Amino acid sequence: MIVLKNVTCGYQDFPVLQDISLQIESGEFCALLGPNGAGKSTLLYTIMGYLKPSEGSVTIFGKEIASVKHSWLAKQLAFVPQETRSEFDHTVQETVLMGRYPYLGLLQSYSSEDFDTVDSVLEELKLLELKHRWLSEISGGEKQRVLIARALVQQTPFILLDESLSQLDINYQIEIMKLLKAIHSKENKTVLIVSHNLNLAANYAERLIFLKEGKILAAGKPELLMQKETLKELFTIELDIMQNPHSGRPNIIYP
Ligand SMILES: Nc1ncnc2c1ncn2[C@@H]1O[C@H](COP(=O)(O)OP(=O)(O)OP(=O)(O)O)[C@@H](O)[C@H]1O
Repeated sequence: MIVLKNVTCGYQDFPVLQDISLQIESGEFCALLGPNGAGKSTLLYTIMGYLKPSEGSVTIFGKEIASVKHSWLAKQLAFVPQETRSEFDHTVQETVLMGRYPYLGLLQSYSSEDFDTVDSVLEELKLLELKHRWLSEISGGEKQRVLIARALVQQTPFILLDESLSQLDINYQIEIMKLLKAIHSKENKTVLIVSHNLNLAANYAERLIFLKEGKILAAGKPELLMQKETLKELFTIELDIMQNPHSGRPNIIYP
């Protein structure tokens, strides 16, 4: 599990997260929600060890993130960033293969098993046809699916996604959430996804975490958190809630 204890963390002299304590249990499916600038990405970067807390601690399976080997961490946590920028262009296959990097031995090259793992995930995400295309020549939504594929081939117990649905059409948004839910149930993978899509988060996640101004406003089951007053506190807008007849979960009705 991942445990944050009294974490204060941010950029230079700007502490975005303030005294955050949070536990993500192994096997949970959580969605992190909150207004723009609340600190959601900063929280993921802190868990990934990209940002060092000025106060408090972050541990994974009881080990301090700051003191573990990068190679060990890469076998525990896979991260799907909002976007990727690279000086060099890569094909879809090369990009997804990078997810197998933590499993390469010294001076070793990718095995046929690595290539097979990549192919099966590409097929699952309906990307096989794009396998030899350059990243610079595919759409934003296709690129997001490639980044998700890279995280899946990393075969880690934890997967963290930063607004990874934002450029997907509604069909793929639902498909990716279903896929995450399936691997979460089948492989007991822990999923933490940042999303601005309240309804999808409420339909698929088991726990919602509401972040506002660098602090946890509330965390709990969608049925508890998707309430008019709590959402007003989070987003400063009055939203009507109804039970979704398909998922049985509370959903907002767009005004
Ligand atoms: N590299 C940086 N240097 C300084 N401040 C930053 C940096 N990145 C983000 N911030 C600031 O930190 C705060 C939190 O940003 P963060 O990206 O974590 O928010 P977020 O909740 O993910 O927002 P969004 O929903 O808009 O993606 C914002 O005020 C932002 O301007």
